[in-house]
Amino acid sequence: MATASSFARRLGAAVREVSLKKGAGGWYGPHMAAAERAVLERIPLVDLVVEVRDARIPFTSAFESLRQRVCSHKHMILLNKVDLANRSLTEKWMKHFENQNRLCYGVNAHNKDNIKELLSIVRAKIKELKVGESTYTATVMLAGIPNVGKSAITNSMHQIGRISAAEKGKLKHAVVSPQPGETKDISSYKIASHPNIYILDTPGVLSPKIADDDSASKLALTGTVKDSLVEECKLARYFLAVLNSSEEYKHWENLKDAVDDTLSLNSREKLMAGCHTDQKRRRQYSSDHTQDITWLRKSQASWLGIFCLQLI
Ligand SMILES: Nc1nc2c(ncn2[C@@H]2O[C@H](COP(=O)(O)OP(=O)(O)OP(=O)(O)O)[C@@H](O)[C@H]2O)c(=O)[nH]1
Repeated sequence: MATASSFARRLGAAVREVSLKKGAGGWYGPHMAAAERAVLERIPLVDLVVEVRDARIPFTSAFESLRQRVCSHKHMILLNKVDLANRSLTEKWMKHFENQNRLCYGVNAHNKDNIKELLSIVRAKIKELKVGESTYTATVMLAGIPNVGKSAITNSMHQIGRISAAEKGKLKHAVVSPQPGETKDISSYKIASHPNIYILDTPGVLSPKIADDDSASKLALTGTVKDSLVEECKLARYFLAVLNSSEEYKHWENLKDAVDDTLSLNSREKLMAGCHTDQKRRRQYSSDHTQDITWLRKSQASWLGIFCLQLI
């Protein structure tokens, strides 16, 4: 019987094969090369670089070329999507990065308290970096591979950050999407006043040289490359193999109960009504899909987006 690792190899090989395909068939075209250059060129110009990683794959989701260019004192690692990851492993990873002299914090971009805490960590770090300067404006760059949640974090920090009422009235919105590669340009958003702190949201960058099939399969499963670039059945097989080999398959039971409850209230119609309400709600709040559990693949969320799994 095929194991998770054999499915991972097949999926990973498919992902690596498409990496350098030209046009819509691949992901690393001239646009991504230009984005990578623009991000790397900004490193010396910003005060702090926050490398956003996916908490489910804290090692594999590294932005390698950035890591090699930014010095440790102005490099922070932010593990996002902690709500989808294994909590105790996330804590271990945070300690691991701190031991490497990197400031590290774990967040759920959609959690207000997490974002408030992140804002105070960033403010304190900037204060430390600017010690001796009485007035200043600081810039923080969020960078990382596609779909790790940079724009979602940007929006939350911009909305929750301490800025004037007039500025709150003119809030900007970064595009948040379950599809990777939606952010096309570098944009600035204010997150604090006195001193002024701005955050730069940047396009996701994924090197075409993925180390091995195993890493490539993890990236595909967590939504770093578009599902349509690899055969979706390969993704589905790997996803189910991972699920079967972990305790997480028990979630299927809960899901079944939830659907049974709905059906026992008489009704396929109710199920359909729920679906319509859900779609209406999505139209209203188009920025956040991966929180939804009930309508599994309808939102195009990544395969792992709906389960709490850790792949490393
Ligand atoms: N569950 C969960 N979903 C999240 C979190 N952060 C972001 N997301 C979702 O992940 C998806 C990608 O988020 P984006 O903010 O668009 O990611 P990005 O890094 O800006 O993507 P690119 O444009 O490819 O660079 C969206 O569906 C978000 O709603 C989080 O902390 N938890």
